[in-house]
Amino acid sequence: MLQYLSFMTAENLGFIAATRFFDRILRKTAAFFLEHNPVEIQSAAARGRSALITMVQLGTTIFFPAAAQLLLTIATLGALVNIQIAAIVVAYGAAAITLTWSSTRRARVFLDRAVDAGQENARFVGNVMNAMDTLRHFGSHAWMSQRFTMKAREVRDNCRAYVLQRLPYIAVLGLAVALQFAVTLLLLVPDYQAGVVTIGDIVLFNTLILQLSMPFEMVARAISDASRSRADLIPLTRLWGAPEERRTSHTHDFTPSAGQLSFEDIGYAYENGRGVTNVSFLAGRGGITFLVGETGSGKSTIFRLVLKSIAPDCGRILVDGTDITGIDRTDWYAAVAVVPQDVMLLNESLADNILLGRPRDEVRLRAASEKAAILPFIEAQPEGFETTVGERGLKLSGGERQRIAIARALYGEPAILLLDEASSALDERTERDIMDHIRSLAEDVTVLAITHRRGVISTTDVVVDLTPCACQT
Ligand SMILES: Nc1ncnc2c1ncn2[C@@H]1O[C@H](COP(=O)(O)OP(=O)(O)OP(=O)(O)O)[C@@H](O)[C@H]1O
Repeated sequence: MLQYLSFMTAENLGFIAATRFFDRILRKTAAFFLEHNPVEIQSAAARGRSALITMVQLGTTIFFPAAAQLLLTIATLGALVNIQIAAIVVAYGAAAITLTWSSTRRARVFLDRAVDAGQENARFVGNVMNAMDTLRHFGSHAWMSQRFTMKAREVRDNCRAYVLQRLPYIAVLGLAVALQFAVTLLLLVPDYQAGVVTIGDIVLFNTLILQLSMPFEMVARAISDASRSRADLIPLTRLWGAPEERRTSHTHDFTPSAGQLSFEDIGYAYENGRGVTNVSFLAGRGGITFLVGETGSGKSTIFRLVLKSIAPDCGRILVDGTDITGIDRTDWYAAVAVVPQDVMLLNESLADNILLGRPRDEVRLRAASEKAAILPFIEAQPEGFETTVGERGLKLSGGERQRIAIARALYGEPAILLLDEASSALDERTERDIMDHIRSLAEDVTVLAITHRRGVISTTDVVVDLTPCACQT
């Protein structure tokens, strides 16, 4: 019964921890995802979950039963045999537990190092998985394997150091058991000679001593296991405690009207001091507002500010006169759509890739595809919107993938569209075609685009050059 209860309690706790952890991950800041990759997060979650389960099982199946067994045996020993002997056994037990406790405390620095090295290896594996094609291309197999082995060795060496550090304490414990037997026997021999205790009492005493040593061993092993579980919980608690997005919602149900974006003296510095300073410009409808400038001048930073992934250190970003810091994130994401540089496509149907889980509305789906100039292509496929796109969309050309991404962005009928070098990987003509098409949408949507190719800019567009000392045209 106890085993069953312990199992169910541990599993339920593991379930709660896993689901709450996932929920918290979804609310982490953008900075969190710059630092941690999925493999590392998954490894911390798995370690933490199993550590929690172990701790619950230790408490319910080891600590409590062992403590009850100890109390009962000591009481029997004191009542039936000799109170002095019971006191010696208690003293031994206290010493054994204190010694195990302090030895695991001293040695835990090695466990912590082993867990840290394990996490670093998980992060490395995540990075390698993301860049597998490139790493293979450059023949980096030996380098990857060497890096992984080095960290794995660090894990093993620290675990070994942990055990070696505890070894002398374990030897001392063994000696203490022998000493306990010797002292208690010496105390019983005079009582036997005086006829106070019988041979039967001595046999009972031996049985009880043996029975006592078992729960002490169980408690000592449980203390050591609990120490390992504590170390395994650390990566999870670190990720758990990392900052989350602040929920600011002063303006409810915000919907932009003209969708005019106004940047007023915006400044933002990353931890290394780089970023953007004194950026001011207006982005409205009627043409595309292009962000240009030399590399590192802050174009992507401006996008991150618009997307509220980061907040300006100074200045304001207004939309139709309302500061975006006060707009609820859900409302804001409904109003702003992004087409990223690297289009992410799932190996699902074209429709699924446009909708990404949003409720399907056939009219809107066709309209978005038409506006993205991809409808004729979709209709030419035998399975139309149900055509699957292959792993990472590799059954489509670069231009088709970009257009699917644009249809995905337009499906939500956004007021503001951000194009992050959305077509820079394409040839100049295809990029110009896509931009010409986007320009025709700019009457209804505010389009802010990053580009390195000046050739795609038309006279009706606004150009914001972020190169320091450059002027707006
Ligand atoms: N996460 C970050 N942490 C620290 N510094 C950063 C971070 N992201 C960007 N920077 C720095 O901020 C500055 C602006 O970077 P940003 O990516 O906005 O430039 P960019 O104009 O988009 O560059 P590019 O044209 O090369 O894409 C650069 O000096 C860059 O090194």
